[in-house]
Amino acid sequence: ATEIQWWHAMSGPLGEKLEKLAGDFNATQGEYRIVPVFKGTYPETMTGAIAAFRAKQHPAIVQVFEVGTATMMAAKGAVYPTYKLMKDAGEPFDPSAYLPAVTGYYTDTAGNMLSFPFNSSTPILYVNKDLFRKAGLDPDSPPKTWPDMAEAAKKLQAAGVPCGFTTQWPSWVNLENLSAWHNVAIGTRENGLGGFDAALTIDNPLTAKHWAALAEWQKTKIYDYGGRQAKADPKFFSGECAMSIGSSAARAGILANAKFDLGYGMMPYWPEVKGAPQNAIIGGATLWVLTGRPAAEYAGVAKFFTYLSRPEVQAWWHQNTGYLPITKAAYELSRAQGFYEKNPGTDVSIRQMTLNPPTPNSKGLRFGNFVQVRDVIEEELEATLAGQKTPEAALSAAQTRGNALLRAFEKANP
Ligand SMILES: O=P(O)(O)OC[C@H](O)CO
Repeated sequence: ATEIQWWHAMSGPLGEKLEKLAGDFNATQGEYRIVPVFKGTYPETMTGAIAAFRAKQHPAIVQVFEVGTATMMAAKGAVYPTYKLMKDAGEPFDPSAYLPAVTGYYTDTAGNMLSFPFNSSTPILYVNKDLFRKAGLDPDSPPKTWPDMAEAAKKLQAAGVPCGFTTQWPSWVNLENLSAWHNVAIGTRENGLGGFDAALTIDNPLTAKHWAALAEWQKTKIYDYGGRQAKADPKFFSGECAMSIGSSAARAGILANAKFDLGYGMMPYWPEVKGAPQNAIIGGATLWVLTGRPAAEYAGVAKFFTYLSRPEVQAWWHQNTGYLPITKAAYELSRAQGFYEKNPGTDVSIRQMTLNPPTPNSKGLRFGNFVQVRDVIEEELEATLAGQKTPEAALSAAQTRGNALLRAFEKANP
């Protein structure tokens, strides 16, 4: 069989589920064999694939997180666009089968889908219901607003819980989704979706207010910072923090690692902001096909993508990971199967995405060099939480440093 390498960044239970998808596809036919290769974190997988491409040692398929989208789109000669791959291979592919919130992210200005939607997520609130009961809080009504979060945290702490809440993916949760959720722009040109000449507008009162609250709460561990990416997970798994805001796909890891009754809620919002909550934006990753592999591999990749598009495969992946059902058919199937009734709260991610029709501020984002921009934002947030900078100074610095990265990208990709 023709072997096709699939580089990915899924570890733990998510990695096991991904391997099952590959194995199941391989079992359906004998011509192609998908070989998943774990390459580390999202940034590591992406930089690894770029370096491998230069050395002509790259795989046919690489999983790239949403912040790498602009970089991949700009790498024109290196990418075999998904819409073209499917057409060349004569495989059926209907972009309108996918949720608009997903396709919008990965479609070029001509309306062509450049990568294959695979694992889209959105941040949600997780609560440890056992600790809520212990603190005399209603485990079935998670906090709705940020002031509610602080109140609940204080009650939890009075009952002996060390920390109220933590967050995964600090910039994604506390800046990118925060802004969409409150219908506030983080950049010009519709958050960069309109062109690489966009500028960041993250130095704004909403984010300053939110970061100031986090810094204040950090002092007493109402909020406790747990690091970048998913590094905060152990604080929630162990019961040190009673709540966490993280990817909807954190569910797989929580269910596998934590021994408590798990509840779900929407992301909190600031009640004084009119129109909030608006709608959430996606994260997670898509599959990019790289050029320069033997032709036979691409025929196999197209067949694999067709397999991954099947409603039952999509529904299985969604139900077992917490990633969004990215096709309408997968959502309908999950509903018909009674999945949401049997697992109350697992539809929070979908409800957040569809809460209101997206505005130019809440469709998503696409900025050049955003992997590096996110590092800058998180560095500045960390300085705020450590009390070294005011939120205003940190956001102003993040905006200036971030815009320099955006301009460098624009110059390199005219
Ligand atoms: O943990 P994931 O896969 O849902 O991804 C979260 C963030 O969007 C990564 O940028």
